[in-house]
Amino acid sequence: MGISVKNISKSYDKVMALKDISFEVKPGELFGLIGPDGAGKTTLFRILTTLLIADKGEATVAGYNVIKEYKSIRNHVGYMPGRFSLYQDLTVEENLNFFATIFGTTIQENYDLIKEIYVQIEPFKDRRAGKLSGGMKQKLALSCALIHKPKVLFLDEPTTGVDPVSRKEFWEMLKRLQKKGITILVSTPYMDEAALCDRIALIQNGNILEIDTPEVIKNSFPKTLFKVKAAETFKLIQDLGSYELTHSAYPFGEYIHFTSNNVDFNAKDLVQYLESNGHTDIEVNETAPTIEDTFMELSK
Ligand SMILES: Nc1ncnc2c1ncn2[C@@H]1O[C@H](COP(=O)(O)OP(=O)(O)OP(=O)(O)O)[C@@H](O)[C@H]1O
Repeated sequence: MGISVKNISKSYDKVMALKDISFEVKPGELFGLIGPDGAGKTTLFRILTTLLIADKGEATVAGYNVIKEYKSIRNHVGYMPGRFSLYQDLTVEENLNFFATIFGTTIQENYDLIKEIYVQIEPFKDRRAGKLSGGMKQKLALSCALIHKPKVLFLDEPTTGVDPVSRKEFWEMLKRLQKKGITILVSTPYMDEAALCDRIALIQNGNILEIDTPEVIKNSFPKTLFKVKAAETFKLIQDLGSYELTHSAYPFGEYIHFTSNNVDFNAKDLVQYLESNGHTDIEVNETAPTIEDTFMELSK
């Protein structure tokens, strides 16, 4: 009852959006597709929700084949696309009623499933969707995707453009939906959200770079990682870029994350190099890799 993707490829003219992608999502799993804009996430969602046909490969959702049994899939999945999922000129209640009617159900019939989310926007039920805040739009879109009690839920970048508090609440909500037995495939460009999934696939340029639990992916980082800071950040990036012992150097918050191509490298070597290049207020410390670091390493 999960999702199975086997050797799926899809091109748009010259752009190969998905290149021979394969993975499985187990029933009841919260699975994340993590990757930057243009990685191919939306294309994959559209194939799995039967809105687009792949050039090659096979996929099933909740046990149904995306081509032969597309009607069953449409009845059993909920899809919250990244954009344009709500009717801006309809009110909150009208949007929800509309989606319920399409699926031959009513708000009352499945109210239990959406109650927790919907009570937060119910005070605004007569407001047009176009006039809601980002966080409220997101809650309405999720309610609409859930109103027919789907077995599998597809959420394409549900937290993009949403404030940090609403993002946190949203993920807590996903965890509760998962406990009700719903399989969830969610995409996000935010690496911190990746840590909240059971398993993740890192995706870039239509390729899957890695699939595993967030913990294993973090721990698979192959090098000693240093966080580096100095008074002049721009010069620091340039000097690290041209250092012969640099394997990688990229901005990470207020620091530069650095790895060396020399296995015996230590922090003192780097401090010495930076001092000899006129840097001041130098900080070099070993740091634990994050999922983003693994992603950067794999996509090199
Ligand atoms: N209809 C289309 N025609 C031509 N190229 C397209 C079309 N849709 C997507 N692409 C291209 O396919 C690639 C994958 O796009 P896709 O939208 O699937 O990525 P994404 O990871 O969802 O990113 P985003 O968050 O920007 O939507 C990109 O290079 C994109 O420009």
